[in-house]
Amino acid sequence: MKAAQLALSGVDKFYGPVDRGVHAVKSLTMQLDEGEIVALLGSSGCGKTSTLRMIAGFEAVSRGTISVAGKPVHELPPVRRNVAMAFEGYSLYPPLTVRENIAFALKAARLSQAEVDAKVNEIAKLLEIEDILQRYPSSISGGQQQRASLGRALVRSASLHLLDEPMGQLEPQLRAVLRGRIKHFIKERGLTAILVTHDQTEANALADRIAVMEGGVLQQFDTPTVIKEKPANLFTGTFVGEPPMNVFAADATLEGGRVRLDLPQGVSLTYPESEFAPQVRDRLRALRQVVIGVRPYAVRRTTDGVAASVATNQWLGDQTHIAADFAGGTIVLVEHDRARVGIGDTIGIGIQPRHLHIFDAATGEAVVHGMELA
Ligand SMILES: Nc1ncnc2c1ncn2[C@@H]1O[C@H](COP(=O)(O)OP(=O)(O)OP(=O)(O)O)[C@@H](O)[C@H]1O
Repeated sequence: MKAAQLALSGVDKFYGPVDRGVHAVKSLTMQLDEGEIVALLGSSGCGKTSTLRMIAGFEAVSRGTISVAGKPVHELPPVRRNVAMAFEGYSLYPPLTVRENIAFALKAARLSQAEVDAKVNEIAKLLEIEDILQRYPSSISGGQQQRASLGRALVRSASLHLLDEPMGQLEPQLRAVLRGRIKHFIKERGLTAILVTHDQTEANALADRIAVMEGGVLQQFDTPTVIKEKPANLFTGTFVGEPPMNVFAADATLEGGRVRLDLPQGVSLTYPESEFAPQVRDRLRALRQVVIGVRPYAVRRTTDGVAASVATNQWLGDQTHIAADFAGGTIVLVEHDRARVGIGDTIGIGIQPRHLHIFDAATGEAVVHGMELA
């Protein structure tokens, strides 16, 4: 079997003494194939940057191993890992122009001047920084510095490219354009890349697979589609997706040929038992205490649905977001057309079983997606 391009095995990071300091990354095991783009996605402080810096060699690994292109690197200094990194804080060399910054590693790799020029010009065009190549880092904006840093990392030939919040400083329009170009650039050259981001749109657009992290723990590592359609647990389910998944505690019972989900404040959702696979019914019977989740775009207004009182109705130019008081909380619905409902109106909420996600209330682990076992 081909070795992974990057393999982390049981990696822990403690800031301060092992087992007593801040436990930033917990027993992280993951592998990237050659040519793959992976996004580390998570909220602030979840351990993304610590992970990236351990791979690059700027932070020591407290426990575990890291291999790049089949070779253990976790005890090597950064320069010997053959890893190119674009830093969130840019870290351009101040005495060098943008052109010289981008060209630096290429010259060190003894490429001819013509090759260096061609590569620098190509990446500068892609990142729209051609007009600032002669300027010094101190005289350009944060967004321009960020693109220069990204260019410097992308032009290098390396076993692995690490991109830390590579477009955090750019305005949305430019970000959207660059995302597509950068992905094309990486794919065309077969580079292997990890990017750190807290922006799920960026992760979805760029990555082949997304590693969702929380509290230093890898929650799920899969394609954007699987993560959206089959979240492994309540954290991933509610973290990924915009607006977030609606969730409600529920008591599941099966009687009289029906599956009944009792939500707070006397709200009940009932479905014919036959809608669910037999294994799902067995699991629900055994669990009873669950959390149900439904994505806002899957909630429907129906005349025979459960009554809910409209709290807000916002038209966002291309879709409507309705929030309604439901089961002691709020349920959010997304509709594509402008909805003519006012605050205080009663609407009927319909949730089809194929759109239900059911989680174990005790552990948060997913139990059911649609009508099948998770
Ligand atoms: N040098 C340090 N000393 C002590 N604790 C640190 C240090 N660097 C990071 N931490 C802690 O480790 C945890 C993970 O931080 P890390 O920077 O890896 O998270 P992150 O997901 O990249 O966050 P962000 O998106 O805000 O950059 C946090 O609790 C953070 O406070």
